[in-house]
Amino acid sequence: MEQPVLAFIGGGNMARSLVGGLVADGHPAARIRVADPSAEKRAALAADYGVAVHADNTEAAADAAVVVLAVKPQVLRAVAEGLAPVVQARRPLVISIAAGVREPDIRRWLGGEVPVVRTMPNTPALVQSGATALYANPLVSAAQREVAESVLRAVGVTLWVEEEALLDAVTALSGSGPAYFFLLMECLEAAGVRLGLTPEQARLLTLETAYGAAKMALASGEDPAVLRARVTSPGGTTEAALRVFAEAGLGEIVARAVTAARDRAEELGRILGGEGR
Ligand SMILES: NC(=O)C1=CN([C@@H]2O[C@H](COP(=O)(O)OP(=O)(O)OC[C@H]3O[C@@H](n4cnc5c(N)ncnc54)[C@H](O)[C@@H]3O)[C@@H](O)[C@H]2O)C=CC1
Ligand SMILES: O=C(O)[C@@H]1CCC=N1
Repeated sequence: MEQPVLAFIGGGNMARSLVGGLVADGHPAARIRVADPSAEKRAALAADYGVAVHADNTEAAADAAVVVLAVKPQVLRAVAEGLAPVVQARRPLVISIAAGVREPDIRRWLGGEVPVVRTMPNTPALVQSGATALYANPLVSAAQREVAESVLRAVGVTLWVEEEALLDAVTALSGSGPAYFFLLMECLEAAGVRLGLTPEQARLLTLETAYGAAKMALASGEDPAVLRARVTSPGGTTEAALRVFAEAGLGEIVARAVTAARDRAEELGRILGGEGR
């Protein structure tokens, strides 16, 4: 089956990762267009991936079966309204990767009845290790779901949620999640330095431990609690550390932090949709 023509509106970091992943996966570069106002970004995308580039969004979307909105949330409204005539004329599948902006707002800005898939990727997509949740409005066909999934699968794993509100929970968990792990890395590194390791030693040991733990959890398919128990010798060092975490209420702290992120996602969705602040 011939691959669909994809048009990326916005050629920044995320679009670059998606385009790179798609081309590496065998999507023909001749069937990818990217629109970006920056001549420098256009030149780099054309040189690195051989895709067609445009300064004009409507031109890029003109023959596309799939239009990927990859601009910052703050400019999404203007971009969607600018694309409304071509989208209404051709009814492509529209995929948004913008954080926070809700599907009914995107659909309204595009002029009405349009199949829209809203997604929430995360920054490890930049190294093809992303985790993306997708939500489809009822106008999206089964074949279009497949296409949307294949676009995001180019940068990592994907899963569907059937209620758009759950994307706020996803944003709080995996969207913001890399920052939580980076914070823990910062803390571990600082603790190692306090105990006498050099910053370089502490960083290497921290990063490799984080990578190894994630890789092991994924590869083994075991419950993290089981893997944790295997590290924790009775009366040993890990137990001493875990007791401190438990006494400080780490589980409750994490739950409160993720809930705060979810609440902010809801609030941002209202603000970006123009429902006041
Ligand atoms: N960076 C990340 O890891 C994540 C990003 N996202 C979402 O992805 C979207 C893109 O983010 P990034 O790629 O990081 O941003 P970016 O700033 O690297 O890319 C945005 C691109 O849009 C272009 N642009 C600006 N105005 C435009 C217009 N009117 N028409 C066409 N293009 C225009 C800019 O020149 C820029 O190249 C955002 O909505 C963000 O919420 C979501 C999850 C994670
Ligand atoms: O912090 C934020 O608002 C965005 C959404 C998920 C990751 N970054």
